Order: sequence, then structure tokens, then C-alpha cells
Amino acid sequence: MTNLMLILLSDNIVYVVLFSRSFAYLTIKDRTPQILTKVIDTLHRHKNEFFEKHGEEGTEAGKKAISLLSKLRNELQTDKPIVPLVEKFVDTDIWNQYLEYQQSLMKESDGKPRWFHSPWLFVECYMYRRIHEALTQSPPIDDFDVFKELKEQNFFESQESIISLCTYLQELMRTIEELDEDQLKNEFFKFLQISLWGNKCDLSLSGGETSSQKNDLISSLEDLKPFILVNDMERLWSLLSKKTREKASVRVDIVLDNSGFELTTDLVLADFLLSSKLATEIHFYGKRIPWFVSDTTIHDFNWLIEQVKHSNHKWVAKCGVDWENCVKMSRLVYHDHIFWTLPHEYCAMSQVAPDLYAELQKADLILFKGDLNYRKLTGDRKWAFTIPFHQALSDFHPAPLCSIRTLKAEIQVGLQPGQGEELAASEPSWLTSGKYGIFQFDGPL
Ligand SMILES: O=P(O)(O)OC[C@H]1O[C@](O)(CO)[C@@H](O)[C@@H]1O
Ligand SMILES: [Mn+2]
Repeated sequence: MTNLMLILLSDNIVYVVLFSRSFAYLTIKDRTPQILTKVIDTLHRHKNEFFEKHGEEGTEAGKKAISLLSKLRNELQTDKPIVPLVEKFVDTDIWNQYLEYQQSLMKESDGKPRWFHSPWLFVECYMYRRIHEALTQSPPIDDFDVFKELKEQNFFESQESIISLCTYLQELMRTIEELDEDQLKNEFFKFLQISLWGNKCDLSLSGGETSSQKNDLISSLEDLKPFILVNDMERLWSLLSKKTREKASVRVDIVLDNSGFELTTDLVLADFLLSSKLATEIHFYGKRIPWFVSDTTIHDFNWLIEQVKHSNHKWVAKCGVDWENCVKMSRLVYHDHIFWTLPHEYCAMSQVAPDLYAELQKADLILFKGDLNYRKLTGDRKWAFTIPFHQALSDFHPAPLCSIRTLKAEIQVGLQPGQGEELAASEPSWLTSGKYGIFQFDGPL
């Protein structure tokens, strides 16, 4: 048995490993170089813009970023050692310490973590962090978001679905005060499911290819129900309805994932929670730097609300105006924190980012959107399908929490005995296709 296999067995972490045909391996071998090629192409296509904005200096900066990214792609494809970050940024030291830690784990091999011989989560995060470094090393284009175009395209291509979502929400607003408990619960479940299926639209799984919502999601919800493998929506309802009875203010935190259509579904959910008085304040968390292609930054968040506000469709525009007002009144609050773009699993948060952990502790409920958040919640380990979610969280319990995620990585916990095996037998790609989803809750009620 190789040393590497020993490491694999001892801590259960998902490694990329050259000798396997795993999803992790295929992601690093095929999808990440494809994403890097798209990024390089984007920079090529913007070279006139760089020149118009910054003159010759802009052109040179574009060339520099392209050469740094080509070098990165080559390092990845030839399985070179993972090198420390060089450019000073707020998180550089933490990243380099983490790299040293990875090195210490590998002391029995040649002591150098490599692209294909390291934990998948670490390598994938490192790739996006290096893309950011290539840009920060190339001023004056250092604030250029290489994924912005793709995120905007996703939003524009999902227009029809956005119109039907916003129309549905606005029509509901007219009668929301008159709904009885059961009706309100039914609507709550609908908005939760909309937010769940919104997570299908990420652009990292598709290698940066378009992945928007083209049909009307609301009318598909019933048909999609059988694909919800863990459904703790009732527990979310019990928790929030109890909190609203007991407390004057109820805070729900949403750890965001993708911008574009998914972010719209999250804002619609947030709006519903406020309007129905199931919550009095919603706190969002986004990424400090461009991340996993489609993840939300503050620019994406503000851009999207602005777009919605200026829509030609009256109900969409009404949503935009309402959301902007809620932001102004701090009923919708946006936070970013560098921790979300570190490679650490969430059980390390209280040590690495105690301020963020303390912030999350103020929530009555935290919703974690998307697959990457699930991987970080569970430490990206090869857990048995039946292990309880509470245990896989490894002492990460800042407040009651729920993962809302479509499955795009070979990790799933908290299933019924036999459930995973049955799915695997009938559908080999069930863990990674994004077709299945979960609402997985942890916490006291
Ligand atoms: O946007 P999400 O739902 O976090 O998904 C991003 C996903 O991309 C992948 O990394 C594939 O590259 C998934 O395994 C990953 O978790
Ligand atoms: Mn994402």
C-alpha cells in the first residue's frame, strides 16, 4: 500500500489522486483547466477595454495576467508542487500556513503537496485563490472580475424564470396577511424549494458553460419533490414559527452561493421571510474575491438588485425597489469575510475566524446554500451515507443550521440505511449530477 493510500484511509479526506477515476480527479484533470482556459480567453477579449481604461499600462497588465494564468494551468496539468502565495493580501499568511500544514501531512512522501496528490477541497480552493493572485499581481487591472460576464449572462438568460418568480411573490404579497397557518407553511415550503433548485445553476460544475434557469420553476416544484433526498423543511417551519411566537426579532442568516438566478431565488426567499414575519432581519454572507466561477461577491449582489430594480417588468422592478429599501433599512444585511474563501473546513471557523463564528451565533437559523458549503460543513470526507449530519459537522454548531444543496460532489450524510446504495445501483451519477437535493437540518428545535 502506498503512503498516499495510508493517508487516505486514516483521515477519510477526499483526495484528488492520480490513480482514481473519481469525480474529484476528473474535476481537477478536466474541469479546472477548462475554466482556466476560459479565464485566459476572457482576458484576451477584454484587452481593448484595458487599453481604453489604462492605456499601454492596461495592455501590459492584461499580458502579465495571461502569462501568470498560463503558467498556473501548466503547473496544474503537469502535477507540479503547490507553491506558496507570493502577493501580499489579507489572507496570504493564512493560506501559506495552511500549505505548510498540508506539507506536514505529506512528510512521508517527498514532502511536497502536488495538484493531483492533495485533498480535493484544498486544491480546488487554491486554484481560485491563484487566479485572484494573478490579477492582484497585474495592476491596474487588479480589480477585474474574470467571471463577471458569465455571472451576468446567467442572470440575463434566466429572465423568464425571474419574471415568474417575482410575479408570484408580488401577487402573494396582496393576500399574505390573510393566509392561515397551513397556507403560510405551504408557501414557505415553496420558497425554500425554489431556493434549493436555484442551486442547480452554478457555473463551476459546468466548467463555465452557461447554466441558467430557462423554465418556470414554480410549476415544476411538485415534479421535483421525489428528488429531495433529505427533507427537513418541517423542522425549519417548527423552528421559525416557534421563534416568532417567543421573540420580537428573529434573525435568519443565509450563507450565499451563486449569483445570477440562484441569488435571485435567495432574495425572493428572504423577502418572503420578512413579509410573512417569519423573520425580522436577514443577514447574507458573500465572497470577498471571485470564487468557483459563479459565487456571489458584493459587486454581484449590488449589481443584481440594481438590474432587478430597473427591469421593464413591473413586478420584477417592484422586487428590486423593495430589496433596495430593505438593504437601506438593514432588514437585509450583506457581510463578507475572508474566511469563506479560505480552504478550511467549517469546524475550524471558531479558531481561524472567531469574529465570524460569533456573528453566526447571533442567528436563530443559518441556511447554507450550495454544494461547496456542504463540502466544507462536512470536511469533504468520505463519510458513510448513514452517519448523522450532526456528527459530520464535527463540533461546528454556531446556531441551528440547514444545508440547502443540490448534490454535486461525492459526499452525502444522514441518509436512511440502504438509501444511498439503492440510488447508486439505479443511477451511478446521483451524487454529482445536481439532479438531487437536500434540506438537512441540525440543531435543537
Ligand atoms: O456552486 P456550488 O453548489 O457550491 O457548486 C460548486 C461545485 O463545483 C464543484 O466543485 C465542481 O467543480 C462541485 O463539486 C462544487 O462543489
Ligand atoms: Mn458556487
